[in-house]
Amino acid sequence: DAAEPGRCPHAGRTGLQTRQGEVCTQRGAGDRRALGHPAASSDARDPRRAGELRRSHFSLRCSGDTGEINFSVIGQYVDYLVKEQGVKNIFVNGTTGEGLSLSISERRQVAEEWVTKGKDKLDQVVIHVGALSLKESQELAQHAAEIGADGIAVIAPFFLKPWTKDILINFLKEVAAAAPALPFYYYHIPALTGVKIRAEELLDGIQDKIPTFQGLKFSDTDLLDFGQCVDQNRQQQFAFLFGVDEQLLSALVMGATGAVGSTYNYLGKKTNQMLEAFERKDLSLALNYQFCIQRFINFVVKLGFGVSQTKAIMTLVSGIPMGPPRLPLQKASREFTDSAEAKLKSLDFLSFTDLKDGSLEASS
Ligand SMILES: CC(=O)N[C@H](C=O)[C@@H](O)[C@H](O)[C@H](O)CO
Ligand SMILES: CC(=O)C(=O)O
Repeated sequence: DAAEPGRCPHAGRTGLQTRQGEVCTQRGAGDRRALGHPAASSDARDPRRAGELRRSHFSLRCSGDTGEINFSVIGQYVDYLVKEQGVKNIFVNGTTGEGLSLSISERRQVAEEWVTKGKDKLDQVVIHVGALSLKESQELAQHAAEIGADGIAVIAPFFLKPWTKDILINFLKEVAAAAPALPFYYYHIPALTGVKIRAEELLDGIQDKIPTFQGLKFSDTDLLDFGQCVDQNRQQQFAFLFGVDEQLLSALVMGATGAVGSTYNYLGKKTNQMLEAFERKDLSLALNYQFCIQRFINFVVKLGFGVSQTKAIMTLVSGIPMGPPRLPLQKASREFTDSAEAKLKSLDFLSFTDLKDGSLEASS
């Protein structure tokens, strides 16, 4: 039985359909009503639909031994995400994609390649355009608009930092104004930026300052802050995208409308199954999926887990070479990759074992 403690839910056993490429659906109207949200438009290009992102994921940077970006695999990777993971919304040049380690010219090229290769295949491509230089950020925002991206996201500048909510808003506002037709997302990731202004505070009245404000990518474990973002903005159709993959179920309970995370590159399908269980209000099954995902993340965290390790796992699971990370990151060790592979297999997380019957017995 899928709900048995210590075992990972299995599509074949639970009767869940793995609707490839389709599992990434919007939340049921019931949940939106529960939050007091008006019904959303069905227009896929409507910025409000961004709030319904299911599986967002994050961009990759692919480089060979030369340290250059291997643009040629992005098209293949789009197909892999859509077909194998049911991920149809992409967050480009963020943390996982080492966006802040790329030159402006590289960021433009990566963004362009995702938008081009994702055309007619992906629902949304959101480009992270945050930078220390306001001018660079504006250039990237304008570029995102020119290439037809679906939205832009910005982190707080993290060297010379904004110390108050108003200063941060002013910075974000200047970036957003460079792409006045694009939905704007604030990317809250205090552990990496060191800017700890609470998201709840930032959101208070934000649309008066930034008319294109569309939502929040919340990469922090403070569920009080996250919950209050949702609670205080029920009248808005904001997207509340959660970014701590191992805690997504808790955030869904708090009203998250979607998720953006590194593990959805390879656990997208499993996470979509958790989302479906949550939609159907089968909380015990959803919790089993979450625990299963936690077992993996808990395992790799103990080995040392970050962007480099994510890249190695992405290569392992997709079969598409992601290349090494760029300095100051170091390539993941062979020992890490071997251990992660063994764990993925034992949890039945590799797609080729996913379809095999009886594989529940192998889970640990
Ligand atoms: C700091 C970081 O990279 N956060 C990612 C996204 O925001 C997450 O997807 C984590 O990698 C994931 O939750 C594992 O801890
Ligand atoms: C993981 C994530 O959300 C990012 O790459 O920005």
